[in-house]
Amino acid sequence: MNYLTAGESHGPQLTGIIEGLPAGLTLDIDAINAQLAARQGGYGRGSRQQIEHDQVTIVGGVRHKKTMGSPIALVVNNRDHAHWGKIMDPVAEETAENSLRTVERPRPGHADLVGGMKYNHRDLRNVLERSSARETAMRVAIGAIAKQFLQQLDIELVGYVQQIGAVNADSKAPLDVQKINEVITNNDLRIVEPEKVDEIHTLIDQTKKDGDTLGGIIRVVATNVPAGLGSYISWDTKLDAKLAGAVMGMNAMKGVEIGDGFKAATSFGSQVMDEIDWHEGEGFTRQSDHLGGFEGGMTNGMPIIVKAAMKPIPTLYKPLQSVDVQTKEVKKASVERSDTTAIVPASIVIESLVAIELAKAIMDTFDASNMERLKAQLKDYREELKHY
Ligand SMILES: Cc1cc2nc3c(=O)[nH]c(=O)nc-3n(C[C@H](O)[C@H](O)[C@H](O)COP(=O)(O)O)c2cc1C
Ligand SMILES: C=C(O[C@@H]1CC(C(=O)O)=C[C@@H](OP(=O)(O)O)[C@H]1O)C(=O)O
Repeated sequence: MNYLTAGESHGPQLTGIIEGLPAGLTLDIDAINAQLAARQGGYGRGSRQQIEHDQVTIVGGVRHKKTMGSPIALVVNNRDHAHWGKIMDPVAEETAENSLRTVERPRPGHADLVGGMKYNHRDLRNVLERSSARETAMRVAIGAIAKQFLQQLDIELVGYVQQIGAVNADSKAPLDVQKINEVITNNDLRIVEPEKVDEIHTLIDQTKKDGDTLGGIIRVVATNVPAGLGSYISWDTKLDAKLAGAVMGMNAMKGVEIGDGFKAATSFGSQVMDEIDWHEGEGFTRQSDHLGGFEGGMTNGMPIIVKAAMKPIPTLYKPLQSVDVQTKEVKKASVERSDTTAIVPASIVIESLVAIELAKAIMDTFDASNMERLKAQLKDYREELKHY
């Protein structure tokens, strides 16, 4: 399976094409829209989300809610385009009127300056528009389909917020996807310790007043993933590497950990390796999951644990120093309407990206032409492993 997205933040729409999904996968459109709505939510978002009401439109590859094996084409409209019609018109000639709202004072931490230097754009809006995380709405729509594919194979996963700024709200780091879901859907921070909500709201409110921004840490747990996805044979077949790549491919990510991650480096081997058990009828299991479900680049049957570190949002309402790309004068950086923190939507995006990589790994391992055949193969494979 592969996918491609196109579209700018204030352009007419986001477009996505997925190829390689099996025929016969039943899609729940409401569930895709629920994921899109979840990505729009979260405390600390800017006013853009009051304009958008993201809904997917499927324009290819699906008939009567079932995939046909052909490429799937998706659209999510940008309602805000109504306010940017002239400035973001794909085909009108450039005029003084429709090139208003140029960006010339690059924001430190955003793609503005280097994007301008690389592509020789003098109006950095040409960079801002595509580097904006608006594009992640389409990745979430695609990830929602991958998530449904996994659910139909009895694999569950969830992404949630472990830490915002310096406040940790995940002292127990649970592994039960259903229980995590029950708690996080009841608060606007997607945290598992709701008693921390007030403290974090106060932190976000104060940060906003200060014209500053926040990052945080996201944790994804995936359960009932069969052992043996990915391979130790070559570096580019290792599934943990692909997961890390997908997470780093997301806007504002600065670190990825699998399992105990960096903490493992400061522990003794006896504290990190997951000791092996065997039970009649169940096969091999582990006593712990420090390695986050991976050995040798392969899933080992334990829950997959991926953590992502998100840097604070680069656009500051109290802007940092920049230099005008036209005049070379020292100026304050541009300010575009912006989020104070986007850790909550980011948790949905990271969940989606992990879902996509796991779905891909399954499609690479088994014949993925038809969903029923794939289900039968996976069932046989799970059975075979129990008797290894
Ligand atoms: C869901 C989400 C929302 C974001 N919102 C904003 C925002 O409102 N303002 C901003 O400056 N950056 C925002 N970012 C971060 C930028 O998109 C990101 O920092 C930028 O594309 C530069 O890429 P890099 O941080 O990966 O180097 C957001 C990121 C995500 C994931
Ligand atoms: C539009 C979204 O996020 C945007 C991501 C973003 C950025 O620089 O990444 C900047 C802001 O864009 P705008 O100034 O157009 O409001 C965010 O709102 C979204 O998540 O749907």
